[in-house]
Amino acid sequence: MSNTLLSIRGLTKRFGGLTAVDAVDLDIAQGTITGLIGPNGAGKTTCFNLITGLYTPDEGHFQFKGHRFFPHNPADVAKLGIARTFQNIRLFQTMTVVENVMVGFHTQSKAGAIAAILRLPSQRDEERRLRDQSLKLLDYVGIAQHANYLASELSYGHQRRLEIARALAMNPSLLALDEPAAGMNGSEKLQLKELLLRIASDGKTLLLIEHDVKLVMGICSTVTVLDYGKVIAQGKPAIVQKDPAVIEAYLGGLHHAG
Ligand SMILES: Nc1ncnc2c1ncn2[C@@H]1O[C@H](COP(=O)(O)OP(=O)(O)OP(=O)(O)O)[C@@H](O)[C@H]1O
Repeated sequence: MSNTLLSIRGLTKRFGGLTAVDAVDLDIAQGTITGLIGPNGAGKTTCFNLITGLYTPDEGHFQFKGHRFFPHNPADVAKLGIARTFQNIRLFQTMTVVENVMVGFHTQSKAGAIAAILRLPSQRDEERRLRDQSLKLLDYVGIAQHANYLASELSYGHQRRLEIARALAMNPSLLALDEPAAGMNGSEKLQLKELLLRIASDGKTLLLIEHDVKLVMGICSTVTVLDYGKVIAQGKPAIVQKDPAVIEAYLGGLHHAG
């Protein structure tokens, strides 16, 4: 595929005797939404943690934008252009909403940490610029009216949007979202669906782990299904959801742990 943004081959991670991710191949095309699904314990989050440098793969080859890379640590992966959100929301709860987004921008900030500590005039200009950009991003995800609230004061759905805004502040080429719809009600999910489609149509590439199969099938152009660490199906949603191995994995899901 010529427009492949991220290509992964043979990704493997073992925890003691358990192979949590087993020789997974994955291609993510530029500008698409790719879904990673599977029953509880299938290895989705481990895959995410490997791609984003939180875990070190036992085996695997990675290419991003046509160049080989190895995800050694989260900071390097973020600099490369892969940003993520977490299954359990990880915001700075005692900071304001806009400050949380500014933290995302700071990873890109020219002035850097030393200027921030010394509070140089250049830093104050930079802060103003980052605040303005952060407010624009909050507007983009639809929560600008809450900019000066503490992150902890936001509803669950809005906290998820804030996490997305903070990840977007890093100006990633690939945005990896770990269960963005978890805990959302029906109308929040509908709004999230619109937001994700807008982010993709604005040129970002998205990788999504999501338990809400309907949401995944509704917005993803390609879906990869994992079961016990292995890819059991891969392709367009309409085809994947009719795959007998996928149906069996989900029906048999009652027997999975968790
Ligand atoms: N740090 C770890 N140490 C040991 N085992 C782990 C670790 N992380 C995950 N596992 C195991 O690896 C397997 C895959 O887990 P993982 O969390 O990746 O699955 P998942 O598909 O994301 O599940 P869920 O949908 O429940 O979040 C599970 O059997 C899990 O218990």
